[in-house]
Amino acid sequence: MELVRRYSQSIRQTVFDEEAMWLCVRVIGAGRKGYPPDESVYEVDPKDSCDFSSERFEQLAQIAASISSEYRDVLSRNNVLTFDDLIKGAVEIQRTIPELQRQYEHIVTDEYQDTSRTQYEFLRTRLGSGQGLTVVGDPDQYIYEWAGADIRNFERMRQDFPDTIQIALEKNYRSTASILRSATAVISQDKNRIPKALYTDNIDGFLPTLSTRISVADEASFLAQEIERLLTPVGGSLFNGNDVAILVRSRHQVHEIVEALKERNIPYRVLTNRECVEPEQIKHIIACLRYVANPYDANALTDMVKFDAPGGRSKGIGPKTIFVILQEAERCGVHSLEVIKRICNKDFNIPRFRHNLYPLMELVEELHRMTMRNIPASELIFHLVQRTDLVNRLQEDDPRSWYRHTRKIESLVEFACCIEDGKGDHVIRPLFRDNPDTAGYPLRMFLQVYALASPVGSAIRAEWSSGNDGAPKVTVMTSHLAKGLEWPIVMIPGVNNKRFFKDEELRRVLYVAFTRAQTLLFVTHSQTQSEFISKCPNKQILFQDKVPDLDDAALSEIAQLLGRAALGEGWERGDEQRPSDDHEGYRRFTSGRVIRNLSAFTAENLMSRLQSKMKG
Ligand SMILES: Nc1ncnc2c1ncn2[C@@H]1O[C@H](COP(=O)(O)OP(=O)(O)OP(=O)(O)O)[C@@H](O)[C@H]1O
Repeated sequence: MELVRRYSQSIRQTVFDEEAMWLCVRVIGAGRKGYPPDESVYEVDPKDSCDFSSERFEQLAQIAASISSEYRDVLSRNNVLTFDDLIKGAVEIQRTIPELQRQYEHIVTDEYQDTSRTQYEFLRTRLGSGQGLTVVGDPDQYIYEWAGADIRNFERMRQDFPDTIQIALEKNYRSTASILRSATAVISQDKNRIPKALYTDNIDGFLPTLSTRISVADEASFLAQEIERLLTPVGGSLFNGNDVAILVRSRHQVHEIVEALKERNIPYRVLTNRECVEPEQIKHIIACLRYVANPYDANALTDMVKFDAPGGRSKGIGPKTIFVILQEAERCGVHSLEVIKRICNKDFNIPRFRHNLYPLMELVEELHRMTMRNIPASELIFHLVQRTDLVNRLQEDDPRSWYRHTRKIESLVEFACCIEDGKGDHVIRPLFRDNPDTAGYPLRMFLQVYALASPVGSAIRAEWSSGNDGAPKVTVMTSHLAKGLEWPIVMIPGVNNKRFFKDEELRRVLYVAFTRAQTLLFVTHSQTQSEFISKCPNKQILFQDKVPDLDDAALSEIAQLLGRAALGEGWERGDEQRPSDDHEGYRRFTSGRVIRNLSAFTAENLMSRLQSKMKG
């Protein structure tokens, strides 16, 4: 981004992520004849799409083509780049500016199997010599070919840098041996796969449960029932909702699952997008700062009001209001804050909106004025927390675990202070060529470093959940999004031939889903079982059709694998929560201090602590 900002002839204002792009497309599409109000229509998997007539497809394709061209226009009119544009632009800039080539001696890349050809070019041209390039990747997890990933990058690297040393990381520390065996049985049927001898020293554990149900709803209900059993009383002391993930192949499976969870009052969250689990208060703060830095950032505005309207408890700013504001901004060719101001200044006569938007406008303007005076980000955060009465509201809303969230706020302030103190400057600063003399630099710097440094900066968005009460929740998400993550208990519904058939990429998706599980794995299907499972050699000794019988010995073994206290070490079967959870005396501050006395942890002293952090 910085390369493009600095060297591109036209200075670009902002970068759209997936959600902002989607919103933009919706704004453009709204009002068009034939534009489907149900956005999911565009996400229909072609293999599932037999419900659409060919005429309807034709019509949708035409609408998509015209939206697409208008979309490109909107992007260029507003100086917006997409992520793809950024990469292409950066490669192009590097090609034309020699001093940018071969700039780094060492580059380390994770998830290398997900890189596109352009990304590889980007890496290659930035390197002094091939010796400095280290990549980590798993060809068995190559599941983003449809999004441009190119597995031939492994070969390209070997050709471009003939001295490349290849090291196989074959030891698995994550899963039980039984889970690893079943995952290997699935993936090793891929005849073109680069062979790997995966092994683990972990316990054997339970065979994954493979259950045939009569319908999709029955699959969901079976899994919900099993979750209920595992969370209480069977494994209730060891597991909570956060330990369970239900990984689906497509979002269309979510509905049945959510219904089944609701029926049993099991708290859940459905995660979509690339953003990752991050406390809502932090999302809110970051979104607010992003919006202050760039009022063109539609995504930031959406996030800001999604998590909590700033300026107190001003309710009533929902997606519809935002939608109208963005549409108006697009129509007038101004940013959304300008529209908000016009509404608040009565240029647009929408009294209901005015009332709700006024506190938001005031706060953003206040922060913007501070930003223009180059007030550091830590102080902006402090001001925001104070001004929105965030800590007190957290305490009221979530008396049981509000302190956990406030600690995250402290960490955020600490992080901002680190940047302001210049810690790690030698690494960070060369990456940013933003002019330090222009107004607003400290905030821009903070936001850019935050996005790069923190996995939560670009991390999974809680699209909707059963409540914002901080209670542990079962996660429902797609296997694609689950890549890189892990849970003690993983459930994979819909493993039938319709969703997982001969395509090798789908086999790898299933492999990714299997390998997210640490200790217990459940696989269900209601139509013909996927061939990826039915053709596993020795299937009968890889899976069981029963659910695991978690006796004390089994629970102790599992606890050990998960690094949790074993039975008898501070908790008993039936305890509400394990002691390693977020209880008094167990959680560490990022600073390394352990807070033992939570009674001393109050809203007042949090504010003074934040202040002393900023002074220190
Ligand atoms: N040397 C080790 N000793 C103990 N545990 C380890 C070790 N290396 C990794 N682990 C644990 O194994 C799990 C998986 O590790 P990690 O996420 O680094 O693997 P990965 O190869 O990136 O996995 P994937 O790509 O499948 O997501 C983590 O829980 C991690 O803490």
